[in-house]
Amino acid sequence: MRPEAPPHPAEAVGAPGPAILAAEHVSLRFGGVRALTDISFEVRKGEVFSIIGPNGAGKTSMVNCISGRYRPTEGRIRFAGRDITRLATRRRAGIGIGRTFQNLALFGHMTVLDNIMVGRHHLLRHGFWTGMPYWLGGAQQEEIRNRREVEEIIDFLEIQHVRKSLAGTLSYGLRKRVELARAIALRPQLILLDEPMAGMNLEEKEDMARYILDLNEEWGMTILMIEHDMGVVMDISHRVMVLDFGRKIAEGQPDAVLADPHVRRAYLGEADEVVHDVDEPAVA
Ligand SMILES: Nc1ncnc2c1ncn2[C@@H]1O[C@H](COP(=O)(O)OP(=O)(O)OP(=O)(O)O)[C@@H](O)[C@H]1O
Repeated sequence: MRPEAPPHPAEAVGAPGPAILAAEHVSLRFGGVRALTDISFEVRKGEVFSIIGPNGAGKTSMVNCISGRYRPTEGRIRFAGRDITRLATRRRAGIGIGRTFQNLALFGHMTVLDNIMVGRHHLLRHGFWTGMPYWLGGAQQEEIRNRREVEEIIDFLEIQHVRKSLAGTLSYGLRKRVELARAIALRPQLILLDEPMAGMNLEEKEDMARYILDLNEEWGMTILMIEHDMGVVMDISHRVMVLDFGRKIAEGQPDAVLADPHVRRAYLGEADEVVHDVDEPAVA
């Protein structure tokens, strides 16, 4: 997918470092539904780590446990050595965890620029009184710095031409890019991407894959991604974890995971259904 065909991320020497994120024996239940059962894994600093699995396997539930939207029924989540299992969702952005959503969550009536600034303003932690000296003294510089950083992100994601457009008027591919821009405006150390390529055409997918790789390689962000497109996952991931029915069935480098018989069974099961669906109308 990358034009100059550098070594596969899994072969790149020395990229990933120590664990930045660790899930330890995480289970999650919704009444009688066991969305996750005893999941443990680590994401290393500097890694592109993907979670794959059939529909309903628990991928989004796992990411929601990391982002704080769901609280595990059992087990722990650690980020940068700190137990964040019970940390409020809104505070996770402040400690360096950013995310995008499976379904777009932009403010459609606001411009692209304002949408990204919303992400950035989470960094301004001042209340009215504590912020008074700040507003009298450094507000202008802070605002200038904010603008500069936002413009850098806009350039990076090549969305200059739509910076004043209302987010709701953009194509789906562009909106996904703006959503990514807003998530990285917080300069997270770890970014959680929930199906970043969903609904995109081939060209948009290639662009998005390149942005994700650049974020990882040039901006040093660790990426945890859920993605259904196996080609993309295999192309850009250092390591992959496979969930099926809420359990971890494999974890490792992309090639090894793809060759794993459990994984093939989980996916071949899905493929059989797809072939069946496609065949039926032709017979009728
Ligand atoms: N808020 C919820 N309330 C009840 N059940 C839920 C909730 N969220 C997820 N589940 C259930 O947990 C299981 C795992 O769902 P989850 O959305 O995490 O899977 P997924 O792998 O992300 O699926 P998909 O690929 O379709 O997005 C499913 O059985 C789902 O119905």
